[in-house]
Amino acid sequence: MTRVLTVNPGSSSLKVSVVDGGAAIGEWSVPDWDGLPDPGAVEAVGPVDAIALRFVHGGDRTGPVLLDAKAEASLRALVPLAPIHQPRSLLLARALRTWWPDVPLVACFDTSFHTSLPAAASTYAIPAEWTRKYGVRRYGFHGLSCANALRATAETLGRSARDVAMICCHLGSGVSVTAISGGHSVDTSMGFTPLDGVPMATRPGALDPGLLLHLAGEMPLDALADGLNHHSGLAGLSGAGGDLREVLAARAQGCVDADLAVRVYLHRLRREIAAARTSLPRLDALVLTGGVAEHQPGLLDELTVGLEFLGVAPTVTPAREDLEMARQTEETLN
Ligand SMILES: Nc1ncnc2c1ncn2[C@@H]1O[C@H](COP(=O)(O)OP(=O)(O)O)[C@@H](O)[C@H]1O
Ligand SMILES: CC(=O)OP(=O)(O)O
Ligand SMILES: [Mg+2]
Repeated sequence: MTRVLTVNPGSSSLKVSVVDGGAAIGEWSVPDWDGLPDPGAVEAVGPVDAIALRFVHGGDRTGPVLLDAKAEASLRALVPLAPIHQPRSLLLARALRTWWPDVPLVACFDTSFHTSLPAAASTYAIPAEWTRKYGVRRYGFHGLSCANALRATAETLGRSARDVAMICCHLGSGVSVTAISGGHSVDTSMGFTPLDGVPMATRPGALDPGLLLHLAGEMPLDALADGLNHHSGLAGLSGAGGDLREVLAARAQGCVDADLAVRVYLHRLRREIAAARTSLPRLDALVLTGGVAEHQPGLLDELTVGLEFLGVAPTVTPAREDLEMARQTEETLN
């Protein structure tokens, strides 16, 4: 049995845990995550056999890799495709290696779970020559969360993962909706980058490419990139920040911008959920996971109004990306 330190830099928090025998025996969450985890607190739990570090973007990698200098350099090249997340993972890789130089460090990727996407779902309708020349595709993200939700759902239903048709909505600071069938991702709302799909805490979700062309003519590209990554979504609409707790509090106090932000968020989320259903042969489960799913039951009630036609009641599963990372790391090292 391997004891694994898992490190998960999300866009609004850094989550750290020590997993032993499939269960977390120590957990820390650093909300303002410019801080790094306290190595002393981790060491107090006892020595670990391996470290699993979440990277949002792994390119075409179908599974985890031992993070050596070569792998790190190729992950650095993906920074422009995940500018909120990838630099943080790289920064953490350096810190973790300094603190625990003798412990194997394994990179686990959000994108791996989606490498199974059928071509119809992964291909952009742009000139085929661009696709070949620039190597673009829909990658999809939150795959560690999807893999964990699939495993948990299969267990609840008493079936093998291959026999589950489900929709996984990851509702955290980032948001995505994934259709899963035959044990694989068959469609997902995030694409080439984690900006796509449903509006999020600070990201807009899908936009008309024509709007981007228009905005690119109105402002410098770096200002556009900054606005889309850090100042859009719930934060941009509400003016009350991107944390749904703050947006819902502002709405409760009568803020019309916050009210609109929530309505846009729910509208677009319902659309993605309904679209995901069309990629599935049937629907066994609608699974909601991530911080919002776990802590905002009132909002989930609002979300499901209009989704009754799906014929299943939504269920909430904790986003234990750490358990999935520990599993993957054990497999890699064995
Ligand atoms: N204890 C809590 N109470 C209410 N809402 C919470 C709580 N924890 C997280 N959330 C909600 O979850 C969101 C963050 O989700 P999380 O999955 O932790 O994000 P990430 O992993 O992207 O950093 C926040 O916007 C917040 O609204
Ligand atoms: C991919 C992504 O958006 O991740 P997170 O929700 O952790 O920010
Ligand atoms: Mg997260």
